[in-house]
Amino acid sequence: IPWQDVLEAMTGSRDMSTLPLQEFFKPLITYLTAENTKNDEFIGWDINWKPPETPPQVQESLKSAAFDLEARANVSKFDWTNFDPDVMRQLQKIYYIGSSALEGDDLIEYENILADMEQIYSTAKVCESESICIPLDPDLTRLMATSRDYDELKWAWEGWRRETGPEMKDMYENFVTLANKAAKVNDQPDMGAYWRSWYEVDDLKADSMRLWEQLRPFYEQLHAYVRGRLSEHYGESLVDPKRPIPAHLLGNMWAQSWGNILDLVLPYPGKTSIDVTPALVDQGYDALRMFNISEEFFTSLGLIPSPQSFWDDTMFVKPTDGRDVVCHASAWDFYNAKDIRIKMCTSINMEDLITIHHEMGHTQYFLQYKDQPVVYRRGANPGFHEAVGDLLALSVSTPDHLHQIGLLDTVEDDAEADINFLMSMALDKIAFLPFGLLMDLWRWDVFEGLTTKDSYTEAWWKLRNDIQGVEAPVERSDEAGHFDPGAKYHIPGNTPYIRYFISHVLQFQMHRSLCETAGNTRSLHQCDIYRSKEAGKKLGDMLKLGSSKKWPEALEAITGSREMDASAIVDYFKPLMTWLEEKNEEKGYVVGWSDTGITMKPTTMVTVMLAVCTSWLMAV
Ligand SMILES: C[C@H](N[C@H](C(=O)O)[C@@H]1CCCN1C(=O)[C@@H](N)CC(=O)O)C(=O)N1CCC[C@H]1C(=O)O
Ligand SMILES: [Zn+2]
Repeated sequence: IPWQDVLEAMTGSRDMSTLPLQEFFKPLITYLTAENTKNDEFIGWDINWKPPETPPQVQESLKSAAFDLEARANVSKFDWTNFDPDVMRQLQKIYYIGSSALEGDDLIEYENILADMEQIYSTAKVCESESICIPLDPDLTRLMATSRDYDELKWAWEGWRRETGPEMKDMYENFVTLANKAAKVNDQPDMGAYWRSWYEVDDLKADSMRLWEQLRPFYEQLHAYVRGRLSEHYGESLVDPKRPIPAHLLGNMWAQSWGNILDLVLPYPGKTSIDVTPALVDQGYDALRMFNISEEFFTSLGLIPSPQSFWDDTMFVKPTDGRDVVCHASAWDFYNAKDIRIKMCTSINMEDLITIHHEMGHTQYFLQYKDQPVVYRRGANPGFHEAVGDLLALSVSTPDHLHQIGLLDTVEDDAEADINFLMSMALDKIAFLPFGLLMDLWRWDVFEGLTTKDSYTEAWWKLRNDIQGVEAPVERSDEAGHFDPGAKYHIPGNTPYIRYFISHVLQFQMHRSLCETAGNTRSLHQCDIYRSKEAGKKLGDMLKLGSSKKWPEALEAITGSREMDASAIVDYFKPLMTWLEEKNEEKGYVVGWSDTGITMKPTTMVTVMLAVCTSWLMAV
């Protein structure tokens, strides 16, 4: 019906009228009229009006005031000081959007380079003949884990690097240029600085090096023992007992975890093995059943069960329909507060059982912080996100737990079995530390422009030698077109890596605290928080925070401390470190490495120098 009928129905009048409005504001209008008259205010406006000339001294003060405003405007794009802290935190996370800040052709080229590098990595195969070419997952991975043939391992190691790096090398240089362009739009000098900014600390590199200095002595002891045993197995001509270890003999394509050569370095071979791979195979485990081991552990702590959509939509195994998929395991949040998935080409072995826990640590975090604003649906810092799954796997990996779930038929609780177990854990957790550190030491230098394309490989192998004490089994050089960093998923995948190093420190700190919460009375390395609802509640409450609070607050919620510190991982491995020091001494295994193969302990070096000086003085 026409609006007039509606108006009449409400007001009795069919016409719009301004009287009610005037009546409402009458007192104010009366007041304003009186005030303007009293103050002789000019009513209305005259478009030809010009302000009177500002007296000179007033001009000066206006100019300086303007300068102050200008100065403040230049200090930071936003004057954050007068926002509510939480609003300020959310605005910063909305404002700084990383590579998405690129525009037009830059963004298209950036995304295309990433897609091209991922394509190369995920479809690369090494051919052993015209017709037989094998992919990384599962074939080359299995070969690196199980072969004990020096030359076969070298063939796979070199082949994988030939099929991945060289084709990416030029792309990567262009990628770095664009990434740094994006970083500048995010008020950072380069992409490495932008990545480090997520940790909200003054100097993440210095913090990481400090943690590494605390842990390096333990790594050197493990490295010495493993090299000694490998040298005995392969012979000194292939494994020099004083040089860095050849990188292809450590059971992993990147020598980042050495668990697969446990059989070659097991301290007490007579004891029952803690490698449950045979049990998984013998008991007919499939991928789904392995995922359920992890799911059951998480829910035993009272954590959130995976939704049905997770089970429906996750890719558990490599497709058999010939599709090329990215097999490198990954976990995904669809940011709709319900859809989460994992993509994995699961193999039936212990290593993948641990990886499953790692990935389900991510999906548990997604579930826990799903009600946060989207900008807060992140780890407290990226290291936290990487620590969750590994943290729970520390309990699952204990012989007692594996026995409890039927994957170990006997458990021996004596000192030798303990050392065997600690060795298996150290081959993953301690061996990983230098690799977890050096990946971004290399990349930060590249983003900073300290390492350029013509020295990518040289810089990479310098870090691999100096920090990790491994060396290439064959000549590697930039001149030959090699680009060995491209052989590791996270470089073409452009996933930062220091997060895994940080995680290896955090997960033991959290484990120590949750074990106390769970009432553990045994040694830290024997602790299993299975079914502890108290531990689960503490963990869940921290995960719910997402990145809404600075990470020291999240860490404090679990450990009572606001500092990352390596004391927990040192406590956990203490019995093994004592054993290694004694064993290395007893066996005469040299600790440390140098390119010349001549390694001197500091005490020896001083003695030699004194001798030289004395003889020189005598001569003079
Ligand atoms: C196997 C694992 N795959 C990664 C992970 O799970 O971190 C994948 C690929 C890169 C990021 N990613 C994700 O799933 C993210 N979407 C998770 C998130 O941040 O939400 C991995 O790469 N690992 C585990 C041990 C060390 C390292 C390695 O294998 O070298
Ligand atoms: Zn992860």
